[in-house]
Amino acid sequence: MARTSIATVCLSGTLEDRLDAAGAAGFDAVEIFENDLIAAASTPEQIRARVADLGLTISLYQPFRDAEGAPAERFAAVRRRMTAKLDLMARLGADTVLICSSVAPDTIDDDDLAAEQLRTLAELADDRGMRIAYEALAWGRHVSTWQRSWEIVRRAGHPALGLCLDSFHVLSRTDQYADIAGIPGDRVFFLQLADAPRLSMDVLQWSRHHRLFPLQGSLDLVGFTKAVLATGYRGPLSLEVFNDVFRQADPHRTAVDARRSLTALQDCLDGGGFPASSLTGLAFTELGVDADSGPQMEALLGALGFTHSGQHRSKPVQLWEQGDARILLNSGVGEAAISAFALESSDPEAAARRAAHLHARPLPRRRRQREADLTAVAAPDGTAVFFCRTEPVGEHGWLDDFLPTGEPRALSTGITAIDHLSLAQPFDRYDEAALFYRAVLGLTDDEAGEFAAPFGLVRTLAIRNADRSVRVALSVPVLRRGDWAPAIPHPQHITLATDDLPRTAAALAAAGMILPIPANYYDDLDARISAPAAVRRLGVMYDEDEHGSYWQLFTPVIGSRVFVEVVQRVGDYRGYGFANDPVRMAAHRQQRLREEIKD
Ligand SMILES: O=C(O)c1ccc(O)c(O)c1
Ligand SMILES: [Mg+2]
Repeated sequence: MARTSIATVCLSGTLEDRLDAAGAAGFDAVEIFENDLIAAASTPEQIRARVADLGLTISLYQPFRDAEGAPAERFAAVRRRMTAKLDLMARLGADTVLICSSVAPDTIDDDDLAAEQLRTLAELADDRGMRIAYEALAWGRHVSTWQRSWEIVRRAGHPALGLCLDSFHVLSRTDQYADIAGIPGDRVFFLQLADAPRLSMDVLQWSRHHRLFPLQGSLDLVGFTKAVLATGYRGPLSLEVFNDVFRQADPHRTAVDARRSLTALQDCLDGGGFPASSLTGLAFTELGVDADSGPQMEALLGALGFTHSGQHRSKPVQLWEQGDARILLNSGVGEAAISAFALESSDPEAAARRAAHLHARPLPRRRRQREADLTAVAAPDGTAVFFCRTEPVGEHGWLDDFLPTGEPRALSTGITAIDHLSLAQPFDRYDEAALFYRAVLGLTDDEAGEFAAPFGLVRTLAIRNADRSVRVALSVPVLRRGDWAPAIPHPQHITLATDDLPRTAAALAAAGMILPIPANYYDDLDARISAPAAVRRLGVMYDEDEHGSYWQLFTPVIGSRVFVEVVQRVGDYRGYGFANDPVRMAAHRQQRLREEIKD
């Protein structure tokens, strides 16, 4: 396993806070960012001691700017500055400094001059047993590609001068990175890793605000890292992520997220992709209910044709069932929201081991005698995720934790299973969540979207297992919530699958539990596609793709945090009806306003 390293710029707080967080998360090394050091109260010797106490080493000191291609007068000052920084590094116990390619307007466009000047600086470093890693910034004045930085390093021909390869600078500009594998490994001094979402914007802004940890974005970190390792490079894998959210977040939490990304990346390097998921379905979903929302949720489930079939042996938890859809109502955990879900796995112990290996936060087990031993970890938003087998009653599975109520089976309204869960994510946890669902649970991206909701732009990402028996739709506001938006602008929801939507709709309508959809929606639908007449008649929303169609109906929000959607997939429709979300959100807003008037 390669050594792991993280740049202090990835984290927030004082330099000391950042070092502590990196150490606690189990990194081997840190890149010290110059600005963080300059602002630190500790002396370089104190920082060196703290780094050692934390079990860390300093992998890199950076950045050193505007060095190569300088006019002669300015180069004298560059030499002076480098001498001072090398002396500082000696005090810190750092042996490699990063020079990033010049952006200064007076930089001379001449590879031989750049090589000669870098050789001069490398001699200064070499005198102290130190080395220089040269990095092409994607926005460098003249040197902005890895090919050109390599050409200059090659021409300089000094053993104390090598390359720094940074995945962001390479992959933000080109998919042509395969030739990196041909660079001799001893000429690559450092490897920096950052992912990012694909955005079409100025590359400097993209880099300084939107970098992500590996596997949180959409750059090919696996392919890139493989190419660099193919050179024979054996230095650390070092994270260098400039991100507006991480700069404001608890550094300890960010450091664990960062560490998880490197473990996951290493797994992908070893295996050629994420290890296959053992998940085979959704065993149950648990909603937290209180004195108000509990009876409302019971009434809704009753109207939908669920049976209250079991009562937990030791906890205030009801089991409601219809077909393979199982919903637990837990009145011991607070207001209505999705508090937990359980994933069925062909090997729950292996799924739990994988989660622990990827630094997922384990949740304490509160098991009584004779109760099933379910392992749970916390998803980034705090939702408990269980791994289990659903054994038939009497086989010591989780179902045996529930005593039968003896209530007769209700008449089915066509509900067959839980189709998917829609989990609104806290703004500050979204990227962490994407990595959690991909790496810890082994799910793959399905469909991504962005739309204008009543309280701001919302981004969605649906993710699933191979046979679509586990599907989760994550959503997140594009900006942090403003003052005007309600406290919970985007409730979570459970989407149930029905094989008889008209029957489910009739049952919900009889109970007065269907969310009304505005006529404008149907007029637009008619104008765009010739949707079946039943869509308007039933008051449902509709979508279609090349495989089939999707019929959706919604309940009002129960309490303030959760509602239920019922869908019928006709043919082999693959999507989630994201295009309908803004209209549905506005309809929920209308419903709340009507209720406020009633109150
Ligand atoms: O944004 C920058 O200036 C900057 C500095 C140093 C780096 O290693 C880098 O990748 C970017
Ligand atoms: Mg870099």
